[in-house]
Amino acid sequence: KLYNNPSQLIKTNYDYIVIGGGAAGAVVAARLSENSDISVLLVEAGISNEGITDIDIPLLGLSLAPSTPLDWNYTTIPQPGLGNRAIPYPRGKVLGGSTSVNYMVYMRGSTEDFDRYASVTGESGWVWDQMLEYAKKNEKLVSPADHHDTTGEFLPSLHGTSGPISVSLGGNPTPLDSRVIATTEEFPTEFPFNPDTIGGDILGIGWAFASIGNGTRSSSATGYLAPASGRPNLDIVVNAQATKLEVTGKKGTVPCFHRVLVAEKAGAAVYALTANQEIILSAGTFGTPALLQLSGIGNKTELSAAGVTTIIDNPSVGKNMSDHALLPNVWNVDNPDTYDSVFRNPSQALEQWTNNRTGPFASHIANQLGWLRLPQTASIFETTPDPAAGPNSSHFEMIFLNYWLNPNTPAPPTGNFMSEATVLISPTSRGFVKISSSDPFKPPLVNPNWLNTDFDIFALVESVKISRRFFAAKAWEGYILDPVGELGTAETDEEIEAYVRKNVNGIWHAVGTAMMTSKDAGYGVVDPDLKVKGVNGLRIVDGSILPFVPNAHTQGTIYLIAERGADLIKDDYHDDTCPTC
Ligand SMILES: Cc1cc2nc3c(=O)[nH]c(=O)nc-3n(C[C@H](O)[C@H](O)[C@H](O)COP(=O)(O)OP(=O)(O)OC[C@H]3O[C@@H](n4cnc5c(N)ncnc54)[C@H](O)[C@@H]3O)c2cc1C
Repeated sequence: KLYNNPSQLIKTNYDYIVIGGGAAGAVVAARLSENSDISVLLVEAGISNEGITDIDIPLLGLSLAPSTPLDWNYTTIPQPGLGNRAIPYPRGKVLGGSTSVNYMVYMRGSTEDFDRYASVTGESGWVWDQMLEYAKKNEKLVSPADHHDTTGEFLPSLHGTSGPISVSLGGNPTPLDSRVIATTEEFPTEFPFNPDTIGGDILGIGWAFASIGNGTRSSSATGYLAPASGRPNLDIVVNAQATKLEVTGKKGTVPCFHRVLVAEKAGAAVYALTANQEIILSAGTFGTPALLQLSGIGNKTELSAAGVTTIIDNPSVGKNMSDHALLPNVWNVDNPDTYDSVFRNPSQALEQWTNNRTGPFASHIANQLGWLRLPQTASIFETTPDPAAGPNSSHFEMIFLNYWLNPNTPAPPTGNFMSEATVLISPTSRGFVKISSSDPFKPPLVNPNWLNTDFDIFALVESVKISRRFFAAKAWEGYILDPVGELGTAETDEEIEAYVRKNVNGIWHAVGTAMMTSKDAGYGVVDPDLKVKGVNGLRIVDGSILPFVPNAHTQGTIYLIAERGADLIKDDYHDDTCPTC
């Protein structure tokens, strides 16, 4: 049952309480409540997603954040790597979390991402071969909105067909499609074709998948929660922010956290809710470490500066933020069929989508993606070890967009554009999330620390040269008119670096702030079973546990870890009660 406010809850005690109804939290709540003997409460700070049409329309995904009521509206601290710019950093504040406001690109990561998670944590359950089963469990591959023949665009054996999240290939053709593929044929060595961009073998350029079915967004709210919401053992409360976890007792010397305080907003009544078995934190890469810190789990010095009494001194909480950075490259093109005109005058596209869920509004943000490496001979590798997950993983991504995309500069009122957004996939910079006050309604400090290492800036400077080689292919002759701004004038490495630092923005894939490490590691926040180190009763299942940002837009990777996380919790049911607490 869905409750609109914590004051409406009839019960205050459940077997499991899941905090945050985003990508991971929705999976955990839905999977745990499959067992009708188990009572589950899902606590979400944002509003319900139901009835918000803009969430459903795929191409409007670009307009749902930042600076809307569906967004937590964070802003980074000034970023030295970006000329001290402070950037709005969106996070979904609505049922479905960021999967209700994201751009819906659907990926999983490279085989080497998961194998690296397994090797750094010493837990073989995270290897790709095992996680592929969870990937199939999550995915329901469906026909694209235009029902075109998709032969050659993917490898069917690598996909799931009956999972909760609808996934499809591009459902509206663009003038870029044939040109991108022709370029892979002209330059097969530097830009090879990838027959399936989510199959684990990540390198190359191929057709993109999105969490879209029947021309409509598929989120964790629509895919997991809606079908489960009628279960008598699952309660969902929205407009309910968890503000503090409380110690309910001790098992030996180890504190047990079985109580959470929630409130609708600052100054509103506070409700105490208890979990017999576990509280699962799924509040995301910013929300989860902030809640730990507010509850006294974090770096003692930093907690004390924020006015919070330390219960567990763990300096890893909030650290190790690993995030992609996005460089938007834009060109004027000689073609009227770009989405720029659709964004300027959306009425016809809206009518088409309303009538039959087709057309530009049913479209993905991009029909093709590419995952590429710097050459092995690149000079940076003389001083920096290769940070990729392995030799078959990427350093950067190319996203091909049929419109103007530059978060730093609004689209011009006239003209037609194409963008190639390059994403730094294997960053070596690390950032943090840190509360600055004991007030849970004051946002934490968010620092992705973009472009703070030699490797990160080197990779993006080289990516500009690589991008120029890509668009020098014959397929683009007569299509591209000219590059926009300094993309056309920057020649020396110094000039390209200045262009990169001026234009880089985010793509909102931060992970790592409650890092998973091996059971005996002296650092990290959760063990490989996702239990919070040093306490009883708390687990974390969300993007914050990933030690490295994957070769993926992150929702798919997080769906996979949440599917496995739910199984780990189910396996411990009955064993993990905390009788002395
Ligand atoms: C604008 C945008 C575009 C993106 N585009 C893509 C894309 O195209 N493809 C892709 O794969 N990924 C994309 N991502 C990233 C992806 O959506 C996230 O990585 C993923 O959803 C994170 O999952 P999560 O479960 O860790 O957190 P979230 O999905 O963010 O969920 C966290 C939930 O916890 C809630 N919460 C937080 N604190 C509290 C609290 N104290 N009490 C109660 N509830 C709380 C939040 O409101 C939210 O609902 C995008 C993200 C954004 C913001």
